[in-house]
Amino acid sequence: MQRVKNVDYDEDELYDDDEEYGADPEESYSQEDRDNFAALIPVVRAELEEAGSRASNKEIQNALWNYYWDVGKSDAEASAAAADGEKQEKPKSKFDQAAERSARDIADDFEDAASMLLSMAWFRDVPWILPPGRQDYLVPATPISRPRLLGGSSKLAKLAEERRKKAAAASAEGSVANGALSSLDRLTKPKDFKENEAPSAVAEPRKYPVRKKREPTPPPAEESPPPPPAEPEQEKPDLRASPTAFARTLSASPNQDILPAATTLSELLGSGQSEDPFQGPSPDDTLISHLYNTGPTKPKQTANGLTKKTEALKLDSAPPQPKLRSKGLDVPKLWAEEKAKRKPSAAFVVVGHVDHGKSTLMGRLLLDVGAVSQRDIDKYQRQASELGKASFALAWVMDTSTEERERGVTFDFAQHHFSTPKADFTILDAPGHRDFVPNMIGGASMADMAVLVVDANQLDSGMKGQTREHILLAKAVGLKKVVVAVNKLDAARPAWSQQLFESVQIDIRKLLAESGFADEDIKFVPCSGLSGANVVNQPKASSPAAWVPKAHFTLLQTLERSIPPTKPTTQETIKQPLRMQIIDVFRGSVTNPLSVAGRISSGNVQNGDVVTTQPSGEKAAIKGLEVSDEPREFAVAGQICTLHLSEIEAQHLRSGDVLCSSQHPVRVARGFTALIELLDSLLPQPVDVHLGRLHAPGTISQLIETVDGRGEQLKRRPRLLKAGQRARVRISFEEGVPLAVGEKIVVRSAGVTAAYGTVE
Ligand SMILES: Nc1nc2c(ncn2[C@@H]2O[C@H](COP(=O)(O)OP(=O)(O)OP(=O)(O)O)[C@@H](O)[C@H]2O)c(=O)[nH]1
Repeated sequence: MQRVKNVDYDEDELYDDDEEYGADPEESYSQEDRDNFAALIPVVRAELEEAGSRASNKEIQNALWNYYWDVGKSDAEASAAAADGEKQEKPKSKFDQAAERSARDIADDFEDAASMLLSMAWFRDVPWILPPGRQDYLVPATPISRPRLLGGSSKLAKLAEERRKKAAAASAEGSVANGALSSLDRLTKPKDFKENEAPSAVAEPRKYPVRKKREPTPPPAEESPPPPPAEPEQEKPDLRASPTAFARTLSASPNQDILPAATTLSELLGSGQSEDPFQGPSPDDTLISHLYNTGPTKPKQTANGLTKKTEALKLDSAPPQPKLRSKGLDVPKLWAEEKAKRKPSAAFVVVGHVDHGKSTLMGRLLLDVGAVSQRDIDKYQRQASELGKASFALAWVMDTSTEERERGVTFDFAQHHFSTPKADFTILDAPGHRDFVPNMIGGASMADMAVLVVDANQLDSGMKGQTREHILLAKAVGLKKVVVAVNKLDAARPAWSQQLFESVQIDIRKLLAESGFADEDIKFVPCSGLSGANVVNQPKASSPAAWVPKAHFTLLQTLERSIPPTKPTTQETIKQPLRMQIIDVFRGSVTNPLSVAGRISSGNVQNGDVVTTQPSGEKAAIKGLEVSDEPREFAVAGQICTLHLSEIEAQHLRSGDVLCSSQHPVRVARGFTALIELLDSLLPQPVDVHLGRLHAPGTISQLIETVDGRGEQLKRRPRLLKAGQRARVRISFEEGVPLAVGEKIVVRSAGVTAAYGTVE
């Protein structure tokens, strides 16, 4: 509408030939005109017939009239009119032209809106809130600009283009080659694509967000047990989490059902478009208020304390009776006794800019230590080649979801365990793309140390992008040790340039020092994930990398030497009340229908225990537990484990919630004071607060003071906090959040990390 109004025209130009509009032209011809028609129509007809064209008298008459008796032009005009078989249209007024333009614009807008909704659908799996500043990346202006969906990655642009070509080729053959119902497909699918079409073997439609599912190597066909009888399809409860590696270990089938996200962008924003897009709350507001309002049932606070008493009664009410009774093991004692048998262990998060080779390097590490078979890699190689992504075969060990594989981009962190004769490791492979930073924070918060992967040939892109941000976030979540894998040296010019390695080392060391990492905690490893040189095996003496073994350990040796020493407090921590943030909630198997995964931060847990989840306050029984994919009797602080639960409904559990001791439940707070380090300016303003996997919208409600390095006050009640300052602030939430003193937090605003600090 607006565009029609803005068209500039004069009133008297609305109709060019207004006075003639609707009049019968026959009546307005003079005798002279009629004589001219009588003389010239036969001439034009003869010329037309000579040229093999036919036209009616009326068409010839109109042409002669329009061209002022010019026989040549009239020939062409009448011939064209005859060929079209259409009546000559009256010239359009500017009003009509404007209306047509407007109709076209509206159609375009409609197409844009449809494209926007499709793009929302594409990201419906994303389990965290999309920061307002990033949402424009999710809303392509036209379908052609879809590669912007992931922040303008050229890789995605290329993929989308290839995908379009592939879809067109497939449709020409009368079938859709790739039946995946991924959102990208939905955006690019040919018109005749059928939503319910059976999927191909390579890419399967996904009903629910798939986080990380390891695909167990299928046994040979003849040995396959008969498939279990199909369970009746049930409505899946809404949850924001989906499985990681833990889920895979519990599932009999790699295609297990996974609980859907409770909050999807498209659900929140709705499928309809309001007539006035500015009427009512903005999509961001809707999203945030939904997150506030649809969480699990939380104890309501009332002034008279009635609810508190009710809650107290509830806590005292009879706990669920686990089918499996606790053996009452003295876990701290058993743990201390097993000490001599245990190898050193560590979980490391793999961070770095997108495409710098994190997943490939981890795939190579797992292959060369024997945690993944060559047969699996060969299978991935074949499948990846079919998708035109052969170079990603090793990355597929970590990137297990269909969409990650199709796009060649990691979305969420993946876990994998492996052991060497010297140590046990858990890999937490984080996504490098900036849109998935919240998932990177979730992974990093479970780690003991970081492996920073840097593409030696693309240092600048990383310095401007997530290399820098991931270093800061690793520091923010409290990691001290960093192994820097200077990767892709095989692709350097010249290959394995020692000079290039050293210049990268200088720049990264400087960046790490600026971020507060001590020099003795930083180790550099020159390597190539793709070729495998210096990952587990040293490069050959005859290769251009022959200089490497003389001065550097392999990546594996460096990891083994970097395991942080066990803290002397660990034994004490094990005796404290249980606390474990839930990283994932998932449907395990028929025997374990509801499981959660996470890292125990304090205390211990054993089979048969009854625990409380916060903020729901619901109780659950532990019917089984696993550590490093192995069933165990108990798990202790520091271990990443899977707990199989009973006596609780799935809707009371979300990733980011806390599982804790029923006697000493974790406090649920609606506000807290934090000591923060500023990376960007902050005012009292709305922010996103990250506590490990938990991501809650909050508000900086008060700037209490700025402090110096020793924590002493510099200025009371500042109006603004600037980058580089240290400050004490009050942060509030509209709903209660499970919190503990000393927890690390990351504060982000508009998709940018603005501060990090500690809960006081
Ligand atoms: N030449 C060369 N290419 C590599 C190497 N490592 C990875 N690549 C290629 O780099 C591309 C990206 O690799 P990924 O492992 O997916 O990168 P990533 O850092 O995990 O990417 P995200 O997880 O999406 O952030 C793939 O095409 C790999 O084949 C290497 O050592 N040498």
